Parts: sequence; C-alpha cells; structure tokens
Amino acid sequence: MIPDIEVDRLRLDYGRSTVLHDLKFTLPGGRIYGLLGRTGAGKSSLLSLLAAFRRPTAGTVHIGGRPVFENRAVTRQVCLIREKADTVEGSDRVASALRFAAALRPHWDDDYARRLLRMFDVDPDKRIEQLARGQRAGLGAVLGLASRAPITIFDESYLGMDAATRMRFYDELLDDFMANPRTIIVSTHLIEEMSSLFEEVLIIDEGELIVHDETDGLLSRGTSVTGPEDVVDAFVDGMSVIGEKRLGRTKSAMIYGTLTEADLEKASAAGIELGPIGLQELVVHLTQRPGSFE
Ligand SMILES: Nc1ncnc2c1ncn2[C@@H]1O[C@H](COP(=O)(O)OP(=O)(O)OP(=O)(O)O)[C@@H](O)[C@H]1O
Repeated sequence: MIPDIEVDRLRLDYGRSTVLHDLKFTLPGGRIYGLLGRTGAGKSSLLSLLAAFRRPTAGTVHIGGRPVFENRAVTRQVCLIREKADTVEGSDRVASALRFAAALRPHWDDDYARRLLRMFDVDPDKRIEQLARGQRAGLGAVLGLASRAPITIFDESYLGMDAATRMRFYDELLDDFMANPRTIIVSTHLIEEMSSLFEEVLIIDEGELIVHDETDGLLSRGTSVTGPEDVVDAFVDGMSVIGEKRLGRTKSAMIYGTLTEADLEKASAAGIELGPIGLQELVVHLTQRPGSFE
C-alpha cells in the first residue's frame, strides 16, 4: 500500500519572510505529480518539507497518517533528489554513494542501479566531483529510481542532462513507475516535455497553491479564443481571461474556465475559433503577475 501525503496548514518562514502560506492538500499514493511554478515560488521549499529536510514553521506533513518530521521510519520511505547538495556532490566515489543509498533505502535495487549507471554513462569508479554535470544528473536519476522509495521526489535534478538523456530518463521513469508503482513528484520548468508524465499537477505561486488538479481536468479548462478583436472581446466579456495576443486585427484571448454548450454555439455562430492551450502556456498565464499581460 503506497502511503498518502497529507499537508495541512503548512507554513514556512525564512526569517521574516513567509515563503509558503498555509498549504493544504492531499496526494493519494501511487501517482505521478508535477509541481510547477515560477522561479522562487516555493517548490523546493515545499519538497524539502515533504522529505523532512526542514522543520515547518507551522502546520504538518503526514505520510501514511504519521508525521514526517523527525520520524526516521517515515523519512526512509521518502527519497528526495536535488540538483545540488547531499546526494550528487562531494569527493566520494560513485560506488560508495550507491553503497550508502543501499544501506539507507529499504527498497533499494542494486542490479537496477548498475544497469542505470550504464544507461546514464556514469562510471562507478569516478569521484562524484569528477563527473560532468550531466553525469551528476544521471547519478541523481540512478539514486532516485533505484531507491524504489514509496515516495520518490526529483527536484529539477535532471537540468544538467542533454535532451536525449532527459528523454531516456522520462521513459525510464515511466517504465519503472508502471513496474513498481509508487508516488513520484517531479518539480520542473521543462513543462512541455514532461507534461505527458503527470497525472496530477500542482501549481505554486508566491507560496500559495493556486491549482491542484488532474492534468486532463486542468487542460480542459484552458481555451484559446481567436477571431476579430471586437468579436473576441464581446465573447470573453465576463470570463476569466488569463492572457491575450494580438496579430493585426486578429486577437487571441486565453480563457480559464469551463465553456457551456451555449458558449460553444455562440462561438461557432460568431466565427470564433476555439483551441486548446498547452500546459506550459497555461502555467505561464496562470502565474503571470497582474499588469504583465502584453
Ligand atoms: N535557505 C533560504 N534562506 C532564505 N530564503 C530562502 C532560502 N531558500 C529559499 N529561499 C527563498 O524562498 C523563496 C522560495 O524559494 P524556493 O527555492 O523554494 O523556490 P522554487 O520555486 O524552488 O524556485 P526555483 O524554481 O528557482 O528552483 C525564494 O524567494 C527564495 O529566495
């Protein structure tokens, strides 16, 4: 049974500034979650609380009904891989990092780890500090995937990989998730290329959780409305407009919400073109500061 993660009134302050504001959500076990948001939104801070790397200022994180902070039995189930710090830095040899992970992780699969090292072109005899950035990112992928931790978290740890290696990582992540179901949380700015992995999406903006939804549900609420400017303006009047683009006298408005049958008929009668919005564009518009529309 893969444990649920329950976050309740979670707050984190760094000194006088609050970076996470009373977050409340539940992540049922056994899904792949995408954690998205602008730089500085609070994603890494949140992930460090989920993995008990930090103590919350207020509120709680429970995993499988048990508090995570200072609870070794729970934290052993959570593997957080970050681009920097702990796992993928230092003067140890790769092989000794693997031995350490094996001792720490109850579900560690050493044969799988060795296979992944070859896949990501990481030499086990090298010191971690001697690895190229992409190889260090590969080592992060190895440590995360082979941990088989019930809750495995990748915090932008694949940024150093080249495009071909990232694709291999995504394929491997999905294959291993299917074969060994667990909860995987991925924070990323590479939204477009990773969006097909996510079953649910969480969007953090300035420390607030502004969206938590199934990916399909979220995408179904974004629509681009294109046509002559005055016709588009009349159509979107009263709707939640999250972005606008103009090309000559043609205008495209991005709306967020569910269109009714009557809206669809109205659009068709007015000669307006309706289209989907990709996840990346949706996230960009939902997290755009007021006044920053073009
Ligand atoms: N150790 C720290 N001490 C003080 N402030 C911090 C610390 N770590 C992060 N912050 C601040 O907290 C806010 C959230 O940072 P965080 O790293 O969680 O954002 P993020 O969404 O992960 O950003 P990115 O996408 O760039 O990685 C930022 O304003 C950041 O400057």
